Amino acid sequence: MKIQLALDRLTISEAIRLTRLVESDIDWIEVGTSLIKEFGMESVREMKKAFPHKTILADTKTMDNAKYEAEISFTAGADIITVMGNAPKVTIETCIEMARTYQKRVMIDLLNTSSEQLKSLLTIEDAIFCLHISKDEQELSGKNEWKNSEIPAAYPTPSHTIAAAGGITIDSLSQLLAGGIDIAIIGSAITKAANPSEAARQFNQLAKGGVFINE
Ligand SMILES: O=C(CO)[C@H](O)[C@H](O)COP(=O)(O)O
Repeated sequence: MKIQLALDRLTISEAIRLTRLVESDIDWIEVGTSLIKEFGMESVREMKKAFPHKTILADTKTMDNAKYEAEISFTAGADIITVMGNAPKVTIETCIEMARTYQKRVMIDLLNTSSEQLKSLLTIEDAIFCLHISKDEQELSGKNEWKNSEIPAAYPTPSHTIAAAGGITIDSLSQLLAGGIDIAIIGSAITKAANPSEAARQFNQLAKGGVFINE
């Protein structure tokens, strides 16, 4: 399982400093939607410049204007962009076409995506599908558990790459690992930890098949 570090509600320099602390224990770096909204594509450019060998995901959460958003993200250095699963089909297809042109990838965020919409997206074999418990659901609606029953139910097919995001902890990571999730997107549990390097080490150890023992 890969670990994607989600960087949100930070300045660009804080994001770079934090990532340096955990770099060896994470696989992909997510430039969070909040960084993109606050600092624009400069945040993507700066992260790619600081970590040229890492995969950079720009969490654009594209809903419209796909060609424009994909183009500015890929030229800024993003290796992956995100599009919402409940966006118009033409928007999702345009993101996929742009990614193929730039030889990059697309993650489809399944937040609020109906099973019918999901079904219609299953033909896109090269996309990454992301199960998502949103920040507002976590903080305002008290939904912060990854229920076993929801994981397989939302699965496209075993051939698709599946990510999960939203309030992931060491406990839920074991559950997601057992559920066959390929990419765990972890934000606060690392970025807000008292010791981010230690937190990232524990997540990575578990994700790579080791057993985490809380000593
Ligand atoms: O997409 C996001 C917010 O919309 C974040 O990437 C996701 O929620 C992960 O962060 P956290 O672990 O803090 O929930």
